Amino acid sequence: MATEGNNLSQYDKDTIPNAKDFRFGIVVSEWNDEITEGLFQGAFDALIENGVLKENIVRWNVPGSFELIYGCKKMQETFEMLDAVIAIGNVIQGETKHFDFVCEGVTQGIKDLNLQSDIPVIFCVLTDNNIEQSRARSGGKHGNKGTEAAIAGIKMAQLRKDARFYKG
Ligand SMILES: Nc1c(NC[C@H](O)[C@H](O)[C@H](O)CO)[nH]c(=O)[nH]c1=O
Ligand SMILES: CC(=O)[C@@H](O)COP(=O)(O)O
Repeated sequence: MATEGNNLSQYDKDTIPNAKDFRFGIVVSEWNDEITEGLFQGAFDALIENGVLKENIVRWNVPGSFELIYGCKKMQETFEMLDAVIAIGNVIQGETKHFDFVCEGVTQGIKDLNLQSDIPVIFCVLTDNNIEQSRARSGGKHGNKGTEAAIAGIKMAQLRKDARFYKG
C-alpha cells in the first residue's frame, strides 16, 4: 500500500509495548539535514511518548546515507546494551545513477546488519524523487517516517526481548 492516502505518524498507542526499559541508538545522516532532522524529531518524540527515557537514547551523526551502514555497525558494537538502532537518511534523485547505487547500497548494508547482529536496525531512509516528496514524509501531509520507524523499533525491541525469554 502506498504512502499516499495513509499517514505515517498514525498508530494505535494501545498496541505499542511500554518502552520504558528500552535503550535506542539513532544514527542520522547529515545529507539533506532539513529532512533528516525532521525525521529524527519524529522518531525521538515517538520514543519519548511511548515511555523511553531521554537518557536511554544515544545519537550519532554520519555524513551521508551510505555511511549509515558503518555508523550503525559501530553503534551496535559500541553499545551492546541497546535494544534497537534506527538509521535515518534521505536520498533524493539527482541527474545521475548515483541515487540508485546509494539507495541499493544502504538498503543491502542495513539488511546485512540485521543478519549479522542481535540488535535490530530500523530502516528509516527516505528514497524520494524530489524534495517535495521528502518534506511530505518527514512531518508534512503524509506524516513522519521517523515516527513510523520509532514504533517499528519499539516493536522489534519487544520481539527480541520475547525471543530471549522463550529461548531461556
Ligand atoms: N546524494 C545523496 C547522498 N550522497 C552521499 C552518499 O550518501 C555518501 O555520503 C557519499 O557517496 C560518500 O560516501 N547521500 C544522502 O544521504 N542523500 C543524497 O541525496
Ligand atoms: C543520491 C545522489 O547522490 C544524488 O543526489 C547526487 O546527485 P547527482 O546524481 O546529480 O550527482
